Amino acid sequence: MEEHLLRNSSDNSFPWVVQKYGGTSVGKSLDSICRIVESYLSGSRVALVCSARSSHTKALGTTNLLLQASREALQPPSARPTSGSGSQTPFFPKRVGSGFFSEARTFREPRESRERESSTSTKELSSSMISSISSLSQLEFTRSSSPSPFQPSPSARNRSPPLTPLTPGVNGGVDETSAFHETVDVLKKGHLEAARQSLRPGPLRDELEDEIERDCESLRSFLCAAQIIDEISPRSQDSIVGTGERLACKIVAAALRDKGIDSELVLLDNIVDASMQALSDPQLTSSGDQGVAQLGQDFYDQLAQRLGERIRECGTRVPVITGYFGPVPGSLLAQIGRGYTDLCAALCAVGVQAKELQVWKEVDGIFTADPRKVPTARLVPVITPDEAAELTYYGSEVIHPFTMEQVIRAQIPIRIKNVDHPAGSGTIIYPDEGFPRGIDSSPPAALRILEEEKDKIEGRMPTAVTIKDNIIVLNIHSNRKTISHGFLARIFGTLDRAGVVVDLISTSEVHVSMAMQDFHAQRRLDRLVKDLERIGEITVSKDMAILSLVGRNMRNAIGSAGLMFSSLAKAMINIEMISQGASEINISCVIENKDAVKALNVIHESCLTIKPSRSI
Ligand SMILES: Nc1ncnc2c1ncn2[C@@H]1O[C@H](COP(=O)(O)OP(=O)(O)O)[C@@H](O)[C@H]1O
Ligand SMILES: N[C@@H](CC(=O)OP(=O)(O)O)C(=O)O
Repeated sequence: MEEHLLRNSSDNSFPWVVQKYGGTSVGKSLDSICRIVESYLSGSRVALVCSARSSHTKALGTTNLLLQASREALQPPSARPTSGSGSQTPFFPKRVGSGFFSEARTFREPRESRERESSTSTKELSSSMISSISSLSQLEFTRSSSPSPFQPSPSARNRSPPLTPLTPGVNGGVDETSAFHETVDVLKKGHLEAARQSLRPGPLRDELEDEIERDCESLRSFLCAAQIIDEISPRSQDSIVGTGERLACKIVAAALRDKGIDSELVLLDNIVDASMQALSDPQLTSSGDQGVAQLGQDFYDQLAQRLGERIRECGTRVPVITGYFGPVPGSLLAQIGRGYTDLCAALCAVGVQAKELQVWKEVDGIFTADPRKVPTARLVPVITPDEAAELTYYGSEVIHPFTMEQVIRAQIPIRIKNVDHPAGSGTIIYPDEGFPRGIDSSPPAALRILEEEKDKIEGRMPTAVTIKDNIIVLNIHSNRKTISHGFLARIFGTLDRAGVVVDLISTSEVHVSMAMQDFHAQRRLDRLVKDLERIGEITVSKDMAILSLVGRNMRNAIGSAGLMFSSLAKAMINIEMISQGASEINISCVIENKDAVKALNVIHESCLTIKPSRSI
């Protein structure tokens, strides 16, 4: 049976294609993913990088649930709901070899025995469990006699760290009613259902289900431990979030195998080791205790090289790589932020010198506006990295901004494609001036489309319009105890200490308005306002949105801003704040959230709809 499995070619002249699958694609279109991989295997070698599952939207996806569970674990008992929550009790799987999975990682036990274990009281958690905090990020499969997607290829096996067992003990500090138990249950249920829907009944599916149970219970134990010590460090938070990609990749690797494609699960929890921690750039370390060294290009170069080596270790098996690659110095979420799997895929593409990085989504590519909100939105065939980055920063989560620099440095084109419409040409992200000088191997397909589109691109002013919602505006009016430069310095110092990112800012000598993402915790906002009140009088406007018109052709265009603002005025949409200039390719303003979708459609109609006689 093994011989009939489809594999990557062993011929090194076959080009690599790195395919990144987003959370909604993994959550909703697993069958399509398998078919796409199969279709590429005849002409190239394929490596997959996957995000955590989202069965509806990213907002309701696994990563958000994991972050929610972390918050819930730290909630004081008084803030918790009093009603009982599902199965609050963790169980501690014993590991006995079953043949398909590695011995060290497998637990197959009679159901009664599992139920007995699951009745172990949470009060019996031991300090050894707390010490297992670090082990969540270190779990990896080791050898077994039968190959499975979950076992690393031989050359990668000796890297597997020993597994720290989770052992029940005695502890009185765990609250069995904490809401995170319910959140973990929701995650487990969703992944088990996905496994059952995607794989045929049989040993592979059974073992996948056990893996899911096991990972979810490790997560539960981890959260229990965090609750006891009443702290989740940024590094621990990363490990918690990494569970999402771990679970998703197990399902994808197993589904590929079930459909006859020889796959290998690649966990990246150890890809960044101590030697690489030193590669963050000390010059950019911000002052003060909270400063974290920034990740420099040396770090990314080394990581790309390691990822390339790890992919090649899979031999002819198709690597299914977790887009999670923590722990990185200063934490993955703090340094890279959400959407980190795009960057991981980019570095994989650089590591194997792929001919193309494909980012597979649930849309045909990048549109002139979010197609869910603007029915007349059109596909943009070619877009520059700057434009794609602006769109992502301002609400259209197209691609993580750090991704593009890495692949473009390595002269690799990025193509955004639709899992449900693989025949479409998608959107190519392609630098305005082509790839960096000295490279004569620009991708012919990208160039062809660029040439065909040239007239249209030049005739069209902006490229897309986007909205970022859930915004607040903080207005600060100086108390005039300092002159202007001191005023701004104190504001920025306060924001830096609070770790707040400002999306838009507009200033006069005594007045500053700043638009930023609303805070999860009202307490954090209250604290920030209190600190800023030492500098001036503060007012806060809530329920706002940032509307941004993006386009490289606006750099030299006269009238884009005029058309944008007059169109909003005609539609009776009030503008709270305006900002143009920080980026020559972006004009932004803040409006009320309730007007967001209307504004998108108004601007799309007035600035982005091709009308033969229109000139901007
Ligand atoms: N300008 C845009 N072009 C394309 N998609 C956009 C745009 N603005 C917002 N979106 C939304 O971004 C989402 C991206 O696709 P999706 O597959 O959900 O992402 P992910 O890869 O993170 O799972 C789509 O749901 C789409 O509605
Ligand atoms: N799952 C992570 C990483 C990611 O890249 O997600 P996506 O590919 O769905 O944007 C997040 O939600 O941020």
